[in-house]
Amino acid sequence: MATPSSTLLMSSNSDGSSFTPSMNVGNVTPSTASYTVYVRIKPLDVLNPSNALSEEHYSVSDTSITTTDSNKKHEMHQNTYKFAKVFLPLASQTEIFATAIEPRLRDFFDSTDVLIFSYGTSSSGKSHTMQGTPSNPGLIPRVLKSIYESVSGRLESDYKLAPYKSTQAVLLSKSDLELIEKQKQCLFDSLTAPAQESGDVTISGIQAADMLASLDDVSILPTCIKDDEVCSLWVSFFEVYNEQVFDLLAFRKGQKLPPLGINMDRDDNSYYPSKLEHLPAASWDEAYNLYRFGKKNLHVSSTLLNRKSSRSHCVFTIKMLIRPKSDEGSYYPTVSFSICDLAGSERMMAHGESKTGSSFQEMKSINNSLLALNKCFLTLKRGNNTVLPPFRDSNLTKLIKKFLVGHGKLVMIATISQSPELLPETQHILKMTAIALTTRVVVKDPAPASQMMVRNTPRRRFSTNYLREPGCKHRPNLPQIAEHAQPNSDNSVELTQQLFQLALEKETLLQEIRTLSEWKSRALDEFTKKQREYDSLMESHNRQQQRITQLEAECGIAEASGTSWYKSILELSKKMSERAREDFEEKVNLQTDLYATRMELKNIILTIKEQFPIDSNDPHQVVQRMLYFVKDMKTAATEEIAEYLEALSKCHAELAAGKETITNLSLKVNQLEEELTLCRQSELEKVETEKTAPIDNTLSDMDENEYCSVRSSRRLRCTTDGVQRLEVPCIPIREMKTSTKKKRRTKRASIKPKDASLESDDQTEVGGPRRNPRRRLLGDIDCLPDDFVSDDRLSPKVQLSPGSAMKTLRSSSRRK
Ligand SMILES: Nc1ncnc2c1ncn2[C@@H]1O[C@H](COP(=O)(O)OP(=O)(O)OP(=O)(O)O)[C@@H](O)[C@H]1O
Repeated sequence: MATPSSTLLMSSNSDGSSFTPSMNVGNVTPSTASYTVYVRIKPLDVLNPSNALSEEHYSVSDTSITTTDSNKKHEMHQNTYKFAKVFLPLASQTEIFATAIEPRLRDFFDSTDVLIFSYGTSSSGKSHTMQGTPSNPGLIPRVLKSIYESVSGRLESDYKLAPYKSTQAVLLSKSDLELIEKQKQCLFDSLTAPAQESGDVTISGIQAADMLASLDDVSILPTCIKDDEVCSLWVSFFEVYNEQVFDLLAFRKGQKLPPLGINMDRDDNSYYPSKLEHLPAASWDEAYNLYRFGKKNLHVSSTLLNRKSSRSHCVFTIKMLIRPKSDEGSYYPTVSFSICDLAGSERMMAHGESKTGSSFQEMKSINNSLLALNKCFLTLKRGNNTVLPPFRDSNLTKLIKKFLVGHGKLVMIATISQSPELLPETQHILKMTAIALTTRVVVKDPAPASQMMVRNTPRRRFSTNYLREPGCKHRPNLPQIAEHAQPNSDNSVELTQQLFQLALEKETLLQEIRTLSEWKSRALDEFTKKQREYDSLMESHNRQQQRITQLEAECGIAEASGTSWYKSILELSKKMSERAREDFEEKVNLQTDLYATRMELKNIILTIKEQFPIDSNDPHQVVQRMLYFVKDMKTAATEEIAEYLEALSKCHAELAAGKETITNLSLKVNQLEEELTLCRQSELEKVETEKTAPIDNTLSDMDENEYCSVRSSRRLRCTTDGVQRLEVPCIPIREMKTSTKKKRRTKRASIKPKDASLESDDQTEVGGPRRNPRRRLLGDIDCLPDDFVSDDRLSPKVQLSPGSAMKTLRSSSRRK
C-alpha cells in the first residue's frame, strides 16, 4: 500500500464530503498487461497417481505441451502449446501455490486486485486444485491461511467500515455490526446441520480442522500495513448459474434465493453483483467456514464425467480494507483477491446428455459463457481497436471484465485430463489458454480506483445493502435507501467516465443495429426470392390443373364417369390400405425386433458391467471402456503366456540335459556292472585257486598279534614267501554268522562223544599235533558264499573288523 498511504492525509477534504478522484483521463499513459497461464495435468489414475502420461497423445516439457491427433483423413498432426509452467500429474498443491499464487499474494499486499481462475473440461481437476481435500488442501485454504498469517496482529476487532461496490467502503453503525454478527452466527449454525443434498461438496468442520493442521508450510508474506494502520478482511461468494448471479452467503432458510442484478462501478468501469453479501472474517476458521457455507449452496450435480460436477462458475473473494487507526472515516480503496472455479466445458451430445431437461440447459449456459470468454480472449489478442470484446455476451465475462482489460492481475490455471475421449475438448482448452498467454492488453482506461484516494464516503446504513428480508429473525424491516444515492453529483470526472462508458455502449449498440439491419435486408431478399418461387409454382399448378380438365373433356371421362372411375378408385384405395397394412405390420415387426435388440443390448451391457468396473450406461461408452479393459487384459495375458513359454522352453532344455546325464549314467552303470562281473569272476577264480593250492605252513608260524596287525590293514595278506598270496577282505557278518550256524547244525548232526572231544583237547594240551591256523582259516574261507565279493567297496554296509574276524575264525575252528 506504499503509494496510497503516503498521500492519504494530504488528499483529505476538510468538509468531509465524498472523494473526488483527481485524474486526467487524457494524460493517462497506456501500458500493456498480460495474463499468466499455467497448466496442471490430472493423473491418469487418481487412485494410484503417477507422473505417467498418455504418451500416445501428449508429450510435455517444462513449459509446453504437444498433442498428437489424427484428422478425418487419418493423417497424424501435432500441435504445441506454450505456457508459463506445466505442472505434471504428481505436482503437489504446495508447489502450485508457491509457483502460481505466492507472487500474486505479494501483488495483493501491494494493493493490486488479483483474480485466479481454473479453466478446463469437466472432471479435469479444477475443484480439486481450488478446494483440495482435507489431507491435501487446495489453493483457497492456502490463500486464506497466508493472508491471515501475514496480517496477524493488524486485524481490527470492531469493524467501522464495510466494503461497498467494487473498491469503496461504507461506514457501519453499531446496529449494523450487531446484525452482521447475527447473520454470521446463523450461517455457522447452519453448517453444523447434516448435509441434505446428494451433491453436497462441503468439507466438514472436523475435516476443516484437519486441513488447518496440514497448512503449516504456507509462508507469511510482508504486507504494506503500517504500524498506525489496521485492516479488516471481508468475504463474499457468488455463483453464475444459468446466466444468473446468486449470492452463496445469503441466508434464507427454506426459501429460494432470488438472483442478483449486475451493476457497474463507474470508478473503475468494473461490474459487480449488486447487493452481494460481504461478511467480515476475523480468523482463518471464520473465513473458511464462510467458504464452506457457500459451497453448501453451490449448484452441483452428478454427470457422466464427474459425480460431483460444478454446474456453475463460482467466485470466492476476500477483500482487504485498510484504514488509519486514528481515522475511522478514511480508508484506502479496498483490494480484492478472487478465486474463481469455472464450471467444466463439455461437448453436449458426446457425453450422452439429452437435448431436454435442466442439465442440458446448464451445460448450454456453461458452454455459452465459456465461448464468450474465448471470444474475448481472441478479440483482445487481435488487438483490433474497432471491435470490442463481447464482454456483455455473458455475465461471467461481464463480472471479470476488469481483469480481462488489464486492471489487476489475472492468473489462469488450465486443468487437463488425459482421457482419450476428452482429447478434442482438451485441445480446445489448450488452444484457448495458449492464446490467453500470448495476449497483450493495452490498458487504455484511466487507472483503477486502487490508485486513488477515497476519504469519508458518506455514512450509509450497511444493512440496506442486503438486510431486506422481512422473514429473517435477524433482519428488521429497514427502510430501503436508493443504492446509488451519493451526494457527489457535481463530479466532472465521474461524468466523463460515464460519458466514455456511454460512448462505448453506444458504439456497441450501433454495431448491433448495423448487424441487425444487414440481417434484415438479407432476410428480405430471401423472402422476395421465396415469394417469386411460390408464385411460379402456383402458376404451373394452375396450368396443369387446366390441362387435366382439358384432357378429361377430350377423353370423355366426364361422361363415362360413374362405374369405371369409381372402380379404379376403389381398387386403388384397396391397394393402398393393403400396402398401409403391410407397412404397418413391417413397422410393428421392426419395432419388436428393435425392442428385442435393445433388451439384448441392455443384458449385454449388464453382463459387461458385472464383469468390468464401468459406471456408464451409454452402450457406446460401455463397449468402448470394455474394449479398453479387454485390451489391457489381452496384453497382460500375452505377457503371461510369453513368460510361461519361456519357462517351458527352459524346462525342456533342463529335461534334455537330464536325459543325457541319465543316458551317460546308465552307460557308466553298465560299464561298472561289466567290470564288477569281471572282478567277481577273477575273485572267485582266485578263491578257487586258493582252495586247491597247497597249504602254506608259514601262517602257522605267525603269532596272533602278527596276524591281527596284518588284518588291521583291512586286507588280510597271508604271505607265503612271495610264492602264494591270499587276500581276505572284510567278511560280511551276516554271511559269516550264517556259515557258523550252518557249521553248528552240521556239527550237531555228527556229534562226537564227550570223551572223544576231551581226548582231542588233551591231545592239544599234551602238545599233540596242533591244528594248523592256516587250515582253520581255510575252513572259514570254505564257508564263504558263492556270490561273495572280495572288494570291500561292494559290501560297505556290513563289514567285519579285523579283530572280530579273527575271533570268529578262532571260535569256528575251536568248534570244529
Ligand atoms: N491432480 C489430481 N490428483 C488427484 N485427484 C485428482 C486430481 N485432479 C482431479 N482429481 C480427482 O478427479 C475428480 C474430479 O475432479 P474435480 O471435481 O476437481 O473436477 P472438475 O474439473 O472440478 O469437474 P467439474 O467441472 O465437473 O466440476 C475428483 O474426484 C478429484 O479428486
